[in-house]
Amino acid sequence: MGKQDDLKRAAAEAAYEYVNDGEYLGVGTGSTVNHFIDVLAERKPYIPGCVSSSKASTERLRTAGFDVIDLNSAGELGVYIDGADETNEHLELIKGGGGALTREKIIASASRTFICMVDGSKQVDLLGRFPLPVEVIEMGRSSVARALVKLGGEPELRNGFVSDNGNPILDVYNLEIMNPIELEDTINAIPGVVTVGLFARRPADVLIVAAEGGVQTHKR
Ligand SMILES: O=C(CO)[C@H](O)[C@H](O)COP(=O)(O)O
Repeated sequence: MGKQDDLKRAAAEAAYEYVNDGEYLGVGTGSTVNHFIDVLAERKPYIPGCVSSSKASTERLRTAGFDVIDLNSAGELGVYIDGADETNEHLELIKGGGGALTREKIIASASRTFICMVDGSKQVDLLGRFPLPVEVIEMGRSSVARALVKLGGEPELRNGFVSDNGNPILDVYNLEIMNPIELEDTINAIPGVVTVGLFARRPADVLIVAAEGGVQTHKR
């Protein structure tokens, strides 16, 4: 394992402390979450069902021996554990580098506690260095892109990619996100937008940051 992987694994181990035996668990998507699923597989807590944010995580969870259930059957979740692409000091996030942003936002909003795991490289003062993912309806791809240009961004179609919901994603470069809540609302209001990968209205509740010096936990 490389250094980055060691940090992701350390963050995943710290996140495991929030898993409640006997409770449904929300599980996100990405390489950090893959480490978290490995930790689950090793420690084998009793989880009656996981709600997963992607086909990839569903497959990995099932292979590890966990049941994956529909969010509609699970109802409100206690804990949701996921990674992020960028985070600021208010625990606001950019997510969607793995393309699972819509399901991630739904699960985060249906969960009492959202635990986010990152390595230190993802902490920024101002969100927007990472291109902001926007999932769109195919028919509105160009009109949404023009609206995003008017907001000062440079949208690029994620080539050869469709989300698990069958939609394309625009990655928006060069946005300086001074007011994440305002921008989240503005982009969500563009006709054709399914979800913007800004998690400001629903930030993380707990942020676990693994860096060279150790693991730190921040709470809102
Ligand atoms: O939002 C996500 C997927 O849609 C991921 O949480 C995000 O991309 C971070 O991934 P990784 O843990 O691989 O760095």
